[in-house]
Amino acid sequence: MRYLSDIIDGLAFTELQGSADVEITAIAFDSRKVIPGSMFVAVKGTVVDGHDYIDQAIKNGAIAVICEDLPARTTGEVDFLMVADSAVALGIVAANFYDNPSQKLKLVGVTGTNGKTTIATLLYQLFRDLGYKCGLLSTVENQINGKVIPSTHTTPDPIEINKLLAEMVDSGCDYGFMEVSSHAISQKRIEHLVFAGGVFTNLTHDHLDYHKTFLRYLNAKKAFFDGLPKDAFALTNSDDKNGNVMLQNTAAHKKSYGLKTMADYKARILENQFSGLLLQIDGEEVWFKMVGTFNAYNLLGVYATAMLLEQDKAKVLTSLSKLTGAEGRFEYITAPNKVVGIVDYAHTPDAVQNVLSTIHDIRKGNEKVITVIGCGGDRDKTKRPIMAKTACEWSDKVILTSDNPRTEDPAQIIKEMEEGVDPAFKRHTVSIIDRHEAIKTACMLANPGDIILVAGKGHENYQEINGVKNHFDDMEELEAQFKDLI
Ligand SMILES: CC(=O)N[C@H]1[C@@H](OP(=O)(O)OP(=O)(O)OC[C@H]2O[C@@H](n3ccc(=O)[nH]c3=O)[C@H](O)[C@@H]2O)O[C@H](CO)[C@@H](O)[C@@H]1O[C@H](C)C(=O)N[C@@H](C)C(=O)N[C@H](CCC(=O)O)C(=O)O
Ligand SMILES: Nc1ncnc2c1ncn2[C@@H]1O[C@H](COP(=O)(O)OP(=O)(O)OP(=O)(O)O)[C@@H](O)[C@H]1O
Ligand SMILES: N[C@H](CCC[C@H](N)C(=O)O)C(=O)O
Ligand SMILES: [Mg+2]
Repeated sequence: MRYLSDIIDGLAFTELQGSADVEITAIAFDSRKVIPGSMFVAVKGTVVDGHDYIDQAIKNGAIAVICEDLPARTTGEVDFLMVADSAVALGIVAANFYDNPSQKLKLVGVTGTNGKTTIATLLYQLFRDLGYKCGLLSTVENQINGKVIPSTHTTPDPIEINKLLAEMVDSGCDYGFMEVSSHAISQKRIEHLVFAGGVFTNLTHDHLDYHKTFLRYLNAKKAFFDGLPKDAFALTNSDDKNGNVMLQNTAAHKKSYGLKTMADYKARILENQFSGLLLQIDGEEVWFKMVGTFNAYNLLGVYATAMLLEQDKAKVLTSLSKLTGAEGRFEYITAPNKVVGIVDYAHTPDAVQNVLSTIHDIRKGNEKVITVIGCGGDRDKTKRPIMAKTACEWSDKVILTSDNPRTEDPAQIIKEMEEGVDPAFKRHTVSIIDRHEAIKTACMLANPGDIILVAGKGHENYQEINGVKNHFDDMEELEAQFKDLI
């Protein structure tokens, strides 16, 4: 229970109708979740306008409303606060309602197109191994000291973020590691959070359905660093074309990591095999269990973050060398007849290229690479032909299939992918809508030693079709087929 006056601390409002001296039981931005005594924040969304649900929120028991436009009729029994930006206001009131938990632990945010889950998860695993109590907010799952809390988003809404951070604080956490998606930044989900540091991974093609242009996507990511306080660190990947741009206007301490260019934290790949990476990292030679050049970047980013958080170098490297990262990222199994299956969450052109070039670099002979890949529905359509093209360029055979069709026709998504296939490669490509059949076909086509990459869904244990999530697990599918490959 909190007083309205406490909850609106720091909120710039242009008008208050009513008294700030009322008790608020909960905050909600969805009228359907309003409980009696709540404050309802009306946010203009991408589909509907929350202002249209103010009446419903009041019917459900809201006693205070934050909005950008006052309704035509207001009732004296409900407090109304007018603000310029309700999404920003939501971040402020959510943080205040939970007593600003981000200020009570060291919160590190990770942003970029690919690698966020991997870096945030490795940081969480590393810091737990170093003996700290920690929390994690990630695409795969949220965790507080080992307790798993299912996640619905890469970065949850402001109420959920602050609620989870408050639970971390109550559980004695010293650190919180979270992914910061570009959607979250532009929708102000991270407003009013106090970060101890921010990490940039890379910026490549994704989410242009939402941001429309690459520049707007870039600026959304950059806004995270622009908002960091001056006592935080801002760590960037200096090998990424936009690495320096990200930190251009930050007040935080600027630090960098890289394999190729000048950087504060440097590493060199000495060996890159299926069993792992040998890196010379900050002058030390260390074996890691993670595979591929992109993971050299992730490991270096994690190492640099740990150094910026003043951890002991030897302990960090020893612990990091044991870690395997997040579920569904370059996970592999071998069939009795030595066919290798890899499940990876590559769902952007760059990730597909990275994972396939890694497979290419580390395969021993001329084993065939068979890729099973689809693209998500209700997501960036422009990446579809590029992902298919990239898959074809780096594979011997490609099976185009469904990812999460969501509300789209899967056959149409596949058609859009087919447009990226070079005519000369067409005969090495087959389209199979049913993902189960697609994986089965890949297994039937594989000879001993061949490598099957099943890309795009990683840890996801469902396939979303028209709002229904049906159980589907790429690794389970491979395991079932592999039993018979003798
Ligand atoms: C496109 C998008 O990002 N949408 C997010 C956004 O919802 P929205 O703006 O579409 O909401 P809306 O449906 O237009 O509704 C507007 C407002 O009216 C309210 N409302 C609506 C109906 C009603 O009956 N009553 C009511 O009060 C809603 O609660 C909302 O406040 O704000 C919601 C609350 O934070 C999010 O749950 C929702 O995520 C949707 C479900 C989603 O799928 N988002 C994906 C694309 C996403 O965010 N992905 C990123 C990861 C991307 C990546 O890097 O890979 C993520 O962070 O997960
Ligand atoms: N540093 C990296 N650079 C490029 N590609 C990477 C990197 N790290 C991981 N990948 C590729 O991207 C995929 C997704 O990785 P990860 O889940 O860590 O990214 P993410 O940024 O969390 O993605 P999302 O936007 O869905 O949350 C991996 O399965 C791998 O194929
Ligand atoms: N966080 C990403 C996940 C994409 C995963 C892929 N399997 C898909 O459904 O497109 C998104 O929401 O765009
Ligand atoms: Mg993620």
